[in-house]
Amino acid sequence: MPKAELHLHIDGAISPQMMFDLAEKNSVILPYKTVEEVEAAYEFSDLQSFLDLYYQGASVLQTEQDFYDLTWDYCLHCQADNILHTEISFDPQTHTERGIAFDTVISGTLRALKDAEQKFGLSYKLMLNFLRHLSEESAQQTLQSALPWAEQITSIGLDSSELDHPPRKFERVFAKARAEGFKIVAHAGEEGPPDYIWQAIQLLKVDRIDHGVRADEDPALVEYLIQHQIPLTVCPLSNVRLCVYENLQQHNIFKMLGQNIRVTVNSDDPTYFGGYLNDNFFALADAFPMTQLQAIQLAHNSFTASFISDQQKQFFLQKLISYVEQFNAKEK
Ligand SMILES: Nc1ncnc2[nH]cnc12
Ligand SMILES: [Zn+2]
Repeated sequence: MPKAELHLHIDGAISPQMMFDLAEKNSVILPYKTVEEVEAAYEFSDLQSFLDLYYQGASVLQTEQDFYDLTWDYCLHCQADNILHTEISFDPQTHTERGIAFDTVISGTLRALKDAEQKFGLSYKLMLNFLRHLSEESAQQTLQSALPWAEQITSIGLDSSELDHPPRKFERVFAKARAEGFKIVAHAGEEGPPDYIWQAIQLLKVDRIDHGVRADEDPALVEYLIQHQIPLTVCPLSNVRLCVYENLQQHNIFKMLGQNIRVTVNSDDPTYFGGYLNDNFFALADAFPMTQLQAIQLAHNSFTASFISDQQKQFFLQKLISYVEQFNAKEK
């Protein structure tokens, strides 16, 4: 199906092979001897055990061309998976903390996105995430570095270690980001309690929640998400790999979809969690009796929850409708 992806960390799309190649090129020492050893290390017990590896993996990225190559590789996967629009996240602090310039990171990333737009019509938006394990001051500095690039950045988000780093820690910097005209997103309710989702809504005033699966534990919050149609960008394979759920059958995505919460399917960190966006859809179809209507609703939500204009939404939704009509005509 034609669809959008709204929750994708570009550093989480580095293949083990690219990690090795860049490590060699940039003389970075990794604690693995082979690609197989890297893959074998991808056994996580929780979010933090993943993040430790993820930041280590990101350390191989150094030049503008490295960020270009990483982003270009992901764009090719968008083309393969029929993703018409993507909203990718980048975490500048992962790189500025080790001396890479903000401009190096964003230039390479944007150059690849622009090439993909020109070469195969990929539509994109860029989201800058603050790392929540770092200080408010560091987030403020990052926002300052982003302002010259404000035209190219649509939204500001919040990611990294959720537990013990509640949204309230960043209330002031998000107020500034809102005043600058950015859309606001935050990871909340991935590992953290429903209260963190309330904080993201009430203090950060988010337009969208990344993950949000623990909303399910609070009926008043569920009601609020339905009433206000605040989208949740759910990442099924990620949630299983990070032990939020023991297996996919236990995932609440279809329960929430049935309640009319605006949920979407996303890959989060595809090379770490065993699949890109289509792999997430296929895994859901294996674990659940997913109906065609549910699949269409998820793809529909991916466009309506995006930050594109209403006119662009209508354009993409029409493509989705045409696709389904043709598919069903062939099946008859
Ligand atoms: N799933 C996730 N949760 C929080 N921070 C992240 N950074 C990359 N992936 C993440
Ligand atoms: Zn994420």
